[in-house]
Amino acid sequence: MDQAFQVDLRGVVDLLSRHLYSSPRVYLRELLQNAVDAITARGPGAPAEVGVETGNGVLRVHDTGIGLTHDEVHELLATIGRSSKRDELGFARHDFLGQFGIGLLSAFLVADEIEVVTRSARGGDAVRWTGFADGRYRVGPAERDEPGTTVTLRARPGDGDLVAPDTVAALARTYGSLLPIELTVDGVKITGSGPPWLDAHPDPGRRRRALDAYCQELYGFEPYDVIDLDVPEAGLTGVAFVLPRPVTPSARGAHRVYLKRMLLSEGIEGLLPEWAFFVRCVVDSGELRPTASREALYDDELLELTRQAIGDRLRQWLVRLAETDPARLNGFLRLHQLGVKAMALHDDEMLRIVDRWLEFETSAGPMTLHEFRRRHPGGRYTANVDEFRRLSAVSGAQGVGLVNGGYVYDTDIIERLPDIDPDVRLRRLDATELTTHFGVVDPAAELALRPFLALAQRAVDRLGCEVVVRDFDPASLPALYLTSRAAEHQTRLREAREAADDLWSDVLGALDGAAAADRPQLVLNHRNPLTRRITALAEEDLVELAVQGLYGQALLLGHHPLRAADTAVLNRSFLGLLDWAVHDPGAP
Ligand SMILES: Nc1ncnc2c1ncn2[C@@H]1O[C@H](COP(=O)(O)OP(=O)(O)OP(=O)(O)O)[C@@H](O)[C@H]1O
Repeated sequence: MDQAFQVDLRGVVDLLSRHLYSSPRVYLRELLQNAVDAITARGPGAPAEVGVETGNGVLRVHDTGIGLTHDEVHELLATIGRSSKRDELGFARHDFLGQFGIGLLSAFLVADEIEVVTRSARGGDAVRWTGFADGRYRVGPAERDEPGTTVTLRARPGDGDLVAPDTVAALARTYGSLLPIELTVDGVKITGSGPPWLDAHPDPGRRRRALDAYCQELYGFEPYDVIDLDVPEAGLTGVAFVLPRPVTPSARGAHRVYLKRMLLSEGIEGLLPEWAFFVRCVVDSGELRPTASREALYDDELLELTRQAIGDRLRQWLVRLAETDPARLNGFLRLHQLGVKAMALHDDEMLRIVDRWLEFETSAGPMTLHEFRRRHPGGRYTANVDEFRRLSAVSGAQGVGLVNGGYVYDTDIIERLPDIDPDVRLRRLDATELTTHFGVVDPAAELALRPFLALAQRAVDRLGCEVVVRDFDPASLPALYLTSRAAEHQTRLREAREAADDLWSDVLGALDGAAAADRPQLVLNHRNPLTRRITALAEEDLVELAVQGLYGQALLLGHHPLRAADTAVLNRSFLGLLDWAVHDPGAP
């Protein structure tokens, strides 16, 4: 035979009242919600007033709602989990805020006793129901002329603050100021004309000023722009305020969500796509569902659809701005470029905006990728900032346009450009390919340079690089240190081999075949007067020191990492050259 669960009432009351909610302040929200639902249930045309009274540690909530009959009191108030707001199949009835049949228990967060005096609009006598936190209740007759309900709580000693007049007024304002009924606290009206974004205004300018003021009041900033939101499937309307300051894209955006005009929470996550971190939203929805604690949205298909629809709306706003108000768009991009770039990684529309509107650092000055591609169809990009700094002048001078892809997302964005423009030919720069653009020295001069080159090669041989002489701009640059990606790979291989045991070093050694061809290059600039004087020096010692000096300087200028051997050579050449500079001609 099947048996029914036994329920320990104290445990359930404790669980539902104390542990479901993160703060006892929600008790007022639950009471307001029941009052509003009772008014909804009474139907249109009936009085729609909720009055809250405070004083002496007692809180009263009066409503002009449908009230309860004697039988309903037993069935609804005294049965945990029973709600009049669900249909026969257990689905939440559409018009109501509540649905779970537990909200009233939250009154036990502040009181040990809840008293409900109610008279049903459908007839019958008034009834008094008193519930206790230990799970008992009592029902008896009461005096009440008008249909409706009054709930009375006497604050538990120590919890008086929660029902103090100022606290109650503030809570009522927080949760209930947009409600479509008349709500007063101690006679002072709390509700106004509903959501400010639905208010009528004589012209768009005045509407904008009113919404700016609303944003200022809610969030303390003046929005860069205000975007209207409307998702009919979710019965959602609202506004997105564009932040006037940059924020980190990873900062979780929390939004203010009202459900059927009652505040759900000021910190709702998951309402927007992750990339939309540059707005704060205030919305009201008639269809999205809360979790039982009413502190989050239920993550269902409707929420997913809403998220997408809001995302589309924000994207449209950006695209429109690009078409109609480029100056404003630029202002926006200056503030939020990181987020926009993050969006561009998986959104073609955003990629187009980045391509057309965001300026990148290039060898020909700041310009958009779109402009850069027009000017340098066969341009190159670097994947890190140092490489760009090191090579942009040289590369630009050779007519090879270079764009800096070294900042966050930039390389990924550049590599994704073919998705929106199949003709894109930007390739990653391999530094040594630059030498193919450098002029070679004329044959006679080259022949004359041979002895110098042999000496120079010997001076840096141990450092693993190869010396060449070329003729290139800018002439002010005496020497350039170039590593190809293959050379960087070889360097890492060599380091690994030095650190590995015999077996592995043999294996790695076999991979090291192409070493000579892939060595980094020290390119001396024959166009530079100093370099040219060095190539003509007669003293072998001095040539060695000078070439090592050029080597060190090229490393430093290019922000290349310095190995211990490099630092040693740099010191040696500096001191050696100093010695030459100050040596005493009279000394032996
Ligand atoms: N002020 C009121 N006027 C009329 N009926 C009320 C009132 N307050 C509560 N009730 C009745 O008591 C039932 C239980 O209320 P309770 O607040 O526990 O749950 P709920 O509002 O149905 O759902 P939720 O847990 O989601 O708030 C309600 O469904 C309603 O029928």
